[in-house]
Amino acid sequence: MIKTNNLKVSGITPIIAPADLRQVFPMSDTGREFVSRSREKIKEILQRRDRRLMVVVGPCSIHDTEAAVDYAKRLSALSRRVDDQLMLVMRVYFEKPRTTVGWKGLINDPGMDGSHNISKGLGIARGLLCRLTDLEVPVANEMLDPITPEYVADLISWGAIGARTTESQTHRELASGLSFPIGFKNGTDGNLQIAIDAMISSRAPHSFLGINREGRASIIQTTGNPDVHIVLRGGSRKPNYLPEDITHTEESLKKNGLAPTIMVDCSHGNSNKDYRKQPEVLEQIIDQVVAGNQSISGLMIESNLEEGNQKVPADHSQLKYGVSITDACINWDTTEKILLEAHARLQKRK
Ligand SMILES: C[C@H](OP(=O)(O)O)C(=O)O
Ligand SMILES: [Mn+2]
Repeated sequence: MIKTNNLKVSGITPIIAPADLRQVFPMSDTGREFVSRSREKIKEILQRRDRRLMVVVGPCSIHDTEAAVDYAKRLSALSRRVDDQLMLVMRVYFEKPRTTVGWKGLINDPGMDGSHNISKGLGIARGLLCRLTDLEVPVANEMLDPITPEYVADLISWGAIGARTTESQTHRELASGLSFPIGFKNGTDGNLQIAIDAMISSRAPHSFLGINREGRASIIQTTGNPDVHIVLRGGSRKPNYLPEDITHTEESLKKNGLAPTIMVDCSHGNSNKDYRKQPEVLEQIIDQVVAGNQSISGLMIESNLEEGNQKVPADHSQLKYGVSITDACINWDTTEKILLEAHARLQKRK
């Protein structure tokens, strides 16, 4: 018999259902309250009813859960020192969009060796999110695979749709049903319109295919997500964090009937892919806020325990502790220093 289906598929492996994984790693009642509270605080900041800034700060990607917990404990301590001006939310990115090919993150390949034990990746991810929630550290995720949220989204306080997927209808539909605020990055070429279109689309209700708690293919009907905003991450040609860029973004948002609330990513296109530039980008943004800008509501910083990045060696025991295996990051000491400086400057606001 002539086959016409799955001719390019080499394997299909059923995995644990979302409901079963949630049974293995249940969310505590205090954790549930903490995540709900964190989401509400983020909404207050994004809607500018709370004039603090939210700071999504942490590694470009997570590959070592013990290092992630180490980072989270430091962030929690710093959070208590800056909380009157800055709400710190830890980047806990398990899914990495690649421009072409490369390691796609801890869920897709927890072994960092091409074995793609995704069941194990989902378990490690959910287990870590439970630990961070019990530490009362709010977490931020990039939402990339449309099935993953059913396994982990109950533990997330803020989500990003990345520069490579902001234009994707699948990701706009996904965002329309998520239970937390979503930031849409502008395009890798600096295109703002795709993020504005994504915000308009994801605020509307959608029906699309997904999976239910039992892992069955289902029709997902959403109400639309009102808590969506733009994340300026610069572009291949130029950054977009300067005053004229912020003004242009404010005008574009207003013209499209959207609230002028803006998060600025100090990394990626805004640091021209040089992690060492992040502190000066942050300083420039704080200059604008201290000078009276009302629309800047958030910041993103790529930060890790140690600076720079590293390739994954064949012998994993040679991996350097606390160093990113994707985009290069500033180290913890620099992170603490620049956030304390920003805090001090913001405190002087009238
Ligand atoms: C991959 C992502 O950045 P983007 O290129 O989507 O701005 C991120 O690491 O935050
Ligand atoms: Mn990155």
